[in-house]
Amino acid sequence: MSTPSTPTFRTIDDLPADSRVLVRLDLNSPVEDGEPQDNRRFERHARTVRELADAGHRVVLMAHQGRPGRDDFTSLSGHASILADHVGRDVDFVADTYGEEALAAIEALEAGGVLLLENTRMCDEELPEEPPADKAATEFVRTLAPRFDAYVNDAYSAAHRKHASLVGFPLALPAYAGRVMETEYEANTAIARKEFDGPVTMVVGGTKATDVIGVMDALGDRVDRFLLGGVAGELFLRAAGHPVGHDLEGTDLFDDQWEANHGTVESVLEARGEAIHLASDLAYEGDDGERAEVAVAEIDEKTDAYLDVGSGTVDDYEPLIRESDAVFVKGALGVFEDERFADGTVGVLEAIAETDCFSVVGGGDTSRAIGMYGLDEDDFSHVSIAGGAYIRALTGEPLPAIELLRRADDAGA
Ligand SMILES: Nc1ncnc2c1ncn2[C@@H]1O[C@H](COP(=O)(O)OP(=O)(O)O)[C@@H](O)[C@H]1O
Ligand SMILES: O=C(OP(=O)(O)O)[C@H](O)COP(=O)(O)O
Repeated sequence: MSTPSTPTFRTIDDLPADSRVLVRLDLNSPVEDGEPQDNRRFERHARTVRELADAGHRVVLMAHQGRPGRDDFTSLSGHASILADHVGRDVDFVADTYGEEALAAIEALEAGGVLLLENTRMCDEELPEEPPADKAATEFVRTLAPRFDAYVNDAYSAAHRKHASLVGFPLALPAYAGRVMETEYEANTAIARKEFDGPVTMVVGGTKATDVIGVMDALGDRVDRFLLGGVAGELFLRAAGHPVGHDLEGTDLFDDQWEANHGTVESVLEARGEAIHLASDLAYEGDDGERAEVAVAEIDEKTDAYLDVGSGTVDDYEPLIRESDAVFVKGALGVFEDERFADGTVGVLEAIAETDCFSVVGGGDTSRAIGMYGLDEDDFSHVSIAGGAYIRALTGEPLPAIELLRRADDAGA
């Protein structure tokens, strides 16, 4: 797997004393009943925040949650208290991104203080993806940047997005890498450089289906086989002619967007058909509220929402995992947060944990299944809090926010 050139980041060790720092974290989390759920992202980012506060800097945090229109698009007020528990310090929260209230709270912050701003995606200029110079010219960046001495990017897992908080600020302020950025970059770059003697397998699931299709294409022959499940798997089953695929709240993959996407899915299926393994059975909620399963070959009408791969599929996938030299996981095979639909995800993770193959589990949501179902993180070679960013790193695709950290460093900005 080819890799981008190794950046020599400036890190938080290089920050001038008593800096006012604007820090981008990735606290994007699963949301249940409107509340963010604790996960590895909080624990890992807490280290960066604690070090900055302990050093006496004034620490202002930016992060996003969900996507506009989806159920998980919420305020960050709940995130502040979870983060505070992990940091072991107060984390103040202000329900504003760069308006009067936010500016007053930033101004009032004392040395060693920590303040979390509101969800960056509530600011119109954060999205959509645009060139860094355009993002640097937004009111959002031009208003906040002069209030700080430095920008720290710790959000490796969002570094594939060209959003204002990720690519605008490094053009406006001296930019530094946080601890998560450093460690994830090093681990994922080393993984991308690894050569494997035996079969390389990638388990692909989750909900960010259009994201992973492009990556599957870009990985080319570096991955010998893909084991599919989740919403991504349903897209491929649909392309193979099976009437499956119900859209989640705020998504439109199987209706209007199907017109735009089906050509790509079909061409990936055609080009890599032999490498792509699709579910042979699926699970859904039966009339009695229990898990029920159906063979894919027997589905002749689109009636149910499928929430997991079936037990026959897990039986098909297990031996393929056991004979692999390396296994990469991106996305869950089912809605594992509900125990009834955890069998696919947990079955595959257990099979990986039992072998001594090289293994990486990625994704803010997916990596959460390890702790939830009593698996041991040490049974995997690397558990990344990044999903989309880590699989792009495997293809050698540069991550725009990281390229800017490096350029800022080269320029001595
Ligand atoms: N068939 C399915 N229907 C709905 N959601 C699913 C399905 N399969 C998996 N998921 C959901 O996918 C989520 C993980 O995928 P995603 O958000 O794409 O990945 P990550 O954040 O781990 O990179 C899980 O929270 C799981 O509930
Ligand atoms: O959770 C994230 O990505 P991931 O689900 O691929 O790990 C990042 O926060 C990016 O979020 P986005 O895919 O809504 O831009």
